[in-house]
Amino acid sequence: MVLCAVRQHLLRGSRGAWARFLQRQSRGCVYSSVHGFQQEEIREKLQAFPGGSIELLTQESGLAVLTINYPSRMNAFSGSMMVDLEERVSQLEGWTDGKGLIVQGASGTFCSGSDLNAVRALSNPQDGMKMCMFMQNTLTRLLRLPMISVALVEGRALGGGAELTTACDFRVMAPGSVIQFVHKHMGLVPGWGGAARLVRIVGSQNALKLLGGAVKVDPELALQIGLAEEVLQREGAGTPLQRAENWLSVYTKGPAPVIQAVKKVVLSGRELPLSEALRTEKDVFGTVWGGPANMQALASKSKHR
Ligand SMILES: CC[C@@H](C(=O)O)C(=O)SCCNC(=O)CCNC(=O)[C@H](O)C(C)(C)COP(=O)(O)OP(=O)(O)OC[C@H]1O[C@@H](n2cnc3c(N)ncnc32)[C@H](O)[C@@H]1OP(=O)(O)O
Repeated sequence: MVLCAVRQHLLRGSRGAWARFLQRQSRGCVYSSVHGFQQEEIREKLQAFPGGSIELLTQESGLAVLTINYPSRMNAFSGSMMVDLEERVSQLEGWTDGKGLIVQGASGTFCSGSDLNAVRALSNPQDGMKMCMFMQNTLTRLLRLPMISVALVEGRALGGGAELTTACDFRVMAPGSVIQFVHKHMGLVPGWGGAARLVRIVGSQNALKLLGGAVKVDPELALQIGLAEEVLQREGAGTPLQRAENWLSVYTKGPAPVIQAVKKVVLSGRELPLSEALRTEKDVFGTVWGGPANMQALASKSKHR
């Protein structure tokens, strides 16, 4: 609760319209102390399961790359990586020049979900719920970042890894890659918010099939049901990351405040009831109307007459 309140205070000061949106959306977090969630308590518990890392590269282009890095475990999320991810999301929330984000896995595969060793150690209901709330808070904040995000799926995105792909605005897939919600095979359902987001991406009937059947979603099926936007063909120029950056750059070309405003108005349209979404759109519009990019565009157009 403290962290969410602090973030809320900071955002209110610096970006009023966006802060009001987060305020309307439960402070940017889903869970707080009123839900029995103590962020620092679960952080300490998760830190007890070390291994791997979450790397973040922010670039002058305004595109950041977040890498899930635990190749010896197929990029499974250790407990400390869950804490790392929350810290990287906090960094991105403070990145005022950010326009786009690519989430990828190291060594040519995306992520094989929770580290099963940590899962076994956290298997009691209380700890499981706390890990679930921690990851739901983090992935909700990831999806709400005021930048356009894309999951670059190579190899396999399994379980929590599949859920992580749904916490990005888009998914692009390499040939031969697979997104699979394997939870049923674990006697589980998604716990990191993946089911709620999947329904909003592919619809409830496709979501039921993917979860009920633990379907291996290849790029062709992903395109067909709207889970992926693009298949990065092998003959494409450059590495899969370069091709993903090229894809994303089409939608992030322009001043950061304008691109951030685009994400904010779409996000509020997606999450808020119509009247609130309209009010948020008005607020965000007010942050760019008469702004540097708007004035420059007007000046250039007046020259053309
Ligand atoms: C909310 C969801 C969340 C949760 O409930 O907490 C979850 O995500 S539960 C976990 C869901 N994920 C899985 O069930 C995937 C488990 N892994 C696999 O099925 C396979 O490893 C693979 C990913 C399909 C790859 O298979 P393969 O190519 O045959 O390689 P290996 O199986 O030999 O794996 C190499 C190496 O990596 C270790 N590994 C892989 N995944 C995990 C994982 N999720 N947790 C811990 N370790 C993992 C695997 O044990 C191998 O290590 P070594 O045995 O030491 O070589």
